[in-house]
Amino acid sequence: MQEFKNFINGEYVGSSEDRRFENRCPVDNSLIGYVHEAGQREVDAAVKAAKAALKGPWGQFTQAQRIALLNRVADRINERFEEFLEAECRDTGKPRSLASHIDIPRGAANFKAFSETLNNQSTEGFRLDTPDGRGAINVGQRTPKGVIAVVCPWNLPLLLMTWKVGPALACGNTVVVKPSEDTPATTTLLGEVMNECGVPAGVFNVVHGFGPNSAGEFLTTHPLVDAITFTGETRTGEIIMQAASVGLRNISLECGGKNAAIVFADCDLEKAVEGTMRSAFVNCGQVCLGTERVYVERPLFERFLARMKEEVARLKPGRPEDAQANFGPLVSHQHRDKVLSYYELARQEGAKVEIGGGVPDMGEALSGGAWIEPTIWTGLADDARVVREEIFGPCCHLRPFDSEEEVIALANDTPYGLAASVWTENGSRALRVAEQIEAGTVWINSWFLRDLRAAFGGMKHSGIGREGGVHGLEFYTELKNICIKL
Ligand SMILES: NC(=O)c1ccc[n+]([C@@H]2O[C@H](COP(=O)([O-])OP(=O)(O)OC[C@H]3O[C@@H](n4cnc5c(N)ncnc54)[C@H](O)[C@@H]3O)[C@@H](O)[C@H]2O)c1
Ligand SMILES: O=C/C=C/C=C(\O)C(=O)O
Repeated sequence: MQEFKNFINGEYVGSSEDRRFENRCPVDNSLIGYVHEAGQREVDAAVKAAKAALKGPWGQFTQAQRIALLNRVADRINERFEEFLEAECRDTGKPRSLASHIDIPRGAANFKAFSETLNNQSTEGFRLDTPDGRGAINVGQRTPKGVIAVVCPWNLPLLLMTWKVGPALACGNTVVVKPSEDTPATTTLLGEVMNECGVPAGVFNVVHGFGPNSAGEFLTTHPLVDAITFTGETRTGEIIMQAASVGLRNISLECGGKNAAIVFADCDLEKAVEGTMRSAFVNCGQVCLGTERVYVERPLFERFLARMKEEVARLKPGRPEDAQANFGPLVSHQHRDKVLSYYELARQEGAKVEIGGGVPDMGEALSGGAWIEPTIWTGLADDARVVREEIFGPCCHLRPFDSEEEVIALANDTPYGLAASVWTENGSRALRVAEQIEAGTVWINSWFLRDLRAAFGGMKHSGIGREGGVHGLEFYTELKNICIKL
């Protein structure tokens, strides 16, 4: 039975209050092990270790030394690829075929993605004319922000954690990570890698627990935390933003979405079906960038719906190690109850269930898992809660539209603004529509094609700030101006 302990100042630490909670596999509800909940004592120790590490050897590392060490961390994750893969799939139930192509490779790549940016990014400089004619030079200097609190969700545990830890450490900060209570394994394992690679103690710390009145709250309210980067539900982001306001700590918030796919009649049908299938059903629909609203130009609507139903019927649920499986369970029974409540709500709101809508019979061995049927609805009103609220499951609603103006208004009629996809072979229309969509990322004839240098983040209720490329610099460093009188 595994023990998932806190990782503080380079050592694994059990909970002093002996507050352990179960970690169960959503495939069959089997017990993976016990997670050691960090109390205020453990969180305080982790934050103070991170604070002290800034003044220790880590604070003397040059940028080149930090980048070399983080590249080593990435390489070590890849050397221990199978362990990370096994841990991630046990925690989440996702197919190995998915985690081996997305979660673990990106979990490592995120430590390298930022190196090029840091090496090539200049800081500003200005020459100022002065009355005495001798002038002055202004030089920008970037310094680490300090101790960064990193609070993570359960859907892409390693990827979304290192998407923050990578640039944070590359910029010379130290971190205290609070992984989701549902998926502690890969973040805990990363502590071993940090030690193996010689990352100084206190630079990378992990505290386990929940949100309110637990490690999440203790961390985000700790006065020695200099900035907070959070990925999770919008309502949680609002709470964390309030905590960050005490002491004016900067925040980076990556929150919820209710993303639209816009399919024009002139699209490459099979490309649009493949992309929309992935965006609606990959990771059992538990992707913030995923599609839950599909708008199809009327002449194509019936054909597109028929093709989507065919492809949904082909999805193969099964254990992560089942090479034929391409569809896993939801992350927990608690989350399945939430998604099933929307399946019931859809019926009450008058949806036509085109396919799915329930719980599959997975047989005796898997009957304890958080399995659910991939589902397509049609016929709902635009103001239906199922069309407006984030469900975060393997489901989407298809609706026909008749004009470009109509579909842009429909797509933007949401409090969220995270992502969207546009499918058409008319390039100028694609760009014209993309420019009008209120979302942080718009894909044209693609989905989840990620350039790690590009700005990434949400607008409206989907978040604050941008990460990726130079945008990470703004959040993970302080920019100082030094004025030199000549
Ligand atoms: N925008 C993005 O990039 C992105 C990426 C992945 C997931 N998400 C969003 O995350 C959500 C699913 O993840 P989730 O269910 O883990 O989200 P969540 O908000 O319930 O939890 C996220 C993390 O916050 C912690 N937390 C909860 N309450 C807290 C509090 N009061 N103080 C401090 N920490 C607290 C949790 O323990 C967890 O570690 C969905 O809404 C999804 O859209 C967004
Ligand atoms: O579920 C949300 C996925 C977010 C993905 C990223 O943050 C990324 O690809 O860097």
